[in-house]
Amino acid sequence: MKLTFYKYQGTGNDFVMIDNRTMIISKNDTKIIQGLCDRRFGIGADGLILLENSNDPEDDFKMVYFNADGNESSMCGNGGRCLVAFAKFLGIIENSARFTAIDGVHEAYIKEGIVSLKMQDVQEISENDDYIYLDTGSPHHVIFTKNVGVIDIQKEGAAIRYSERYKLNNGTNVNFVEPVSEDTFSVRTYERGVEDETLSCGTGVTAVALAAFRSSRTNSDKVKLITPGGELSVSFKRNEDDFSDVWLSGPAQLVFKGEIVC
Ligand SMILES: N[C@@H](CCC[C@H](N)C(=O)O)C(=O)O
Repeated sequence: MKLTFYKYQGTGNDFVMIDNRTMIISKNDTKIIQGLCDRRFGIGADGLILLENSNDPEDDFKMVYFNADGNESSMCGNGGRCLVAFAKFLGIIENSARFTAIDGVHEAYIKEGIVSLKMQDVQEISENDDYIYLDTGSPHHVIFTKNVGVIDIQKEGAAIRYSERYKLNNGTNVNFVEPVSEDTFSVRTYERGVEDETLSCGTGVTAVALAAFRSSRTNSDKVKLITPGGELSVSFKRNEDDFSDVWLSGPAQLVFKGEIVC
C-alpha cells in the first residue's frame, strides 16, 4: 500500500500525520505504525497521529495518537498542537478548532504562528517528598533537581518508568526540571512509548507548570518552559479544587510531505 504522510514537529517533538478521514490505515496494525515511526527503517518520529472524522457534530475532527512503539496512547500535547496546524493546512479549519482526543474535547487557536491548545482541567496532584505526580491527559512524574543538563535521562527516566510504583498503571512519563527564574523552568522528559528522552513533551511541560505552582516554586499563572527542542508556555487558572483554563502554547511546523510503501 502507498501511503501519503506529512511530518510535523512542535519544539522538536516530531510526528507522522496521516489524513485518515477515509480510513486508509487500520488502527490495529501496531507493526505498520511502529515501522512508520522507526528512524532507520521508516519515516522516523516520536509518534503517529491520525486525523479522523469525529462523531460529535460540534467537532472539526478527531485525534488518534500512537506512540513510536506502535501502541495507541493517552493525550499528546505537542501532537495535538501539530494536528491543529495540519487541519489548517488541509483546509479543515481556519484559525480555531475544536476536536476530540482520547481524554476528551479540546479547543485550540492559531495566532502569529503559535498554536495554543486547551488542556483538560487537573484536579488531582500528588505531592511527595522528592517528586510530584499528576495526569495532564498523560501521566507525569515530576522531579525538581539541579544540573538538569547533565542527567542521564534515558537511564534515570527508565528506572522510574519501570519502577514498582508505576507497574500497575502502565508506567509513566518522567520530567526532570530545574528552575531558571521565578516563572521559567528548564525541562527534560523521558517519554513512555518512545522509551527515551524526546526533545520536548507538551503534556509534560503542562504537568511541570502546574507542579511548580502547586509546590510554590512559582507564583506565576503563566510559566515559560525551556526544553531541548525550544520554548513552550503554559497558562492556567488556579481555583480552590483544581486548575482550569490550562493552555499550552508554542510553535508547530510542517517539515515535509511524502509517500511511503507499507
Ligand atoms: N509527546 C507527548 C506525550 C505523548 C504521550 C506519552 N508518550 C505517553 O504515552 O504518555 C506530549 O507532547 O504530550
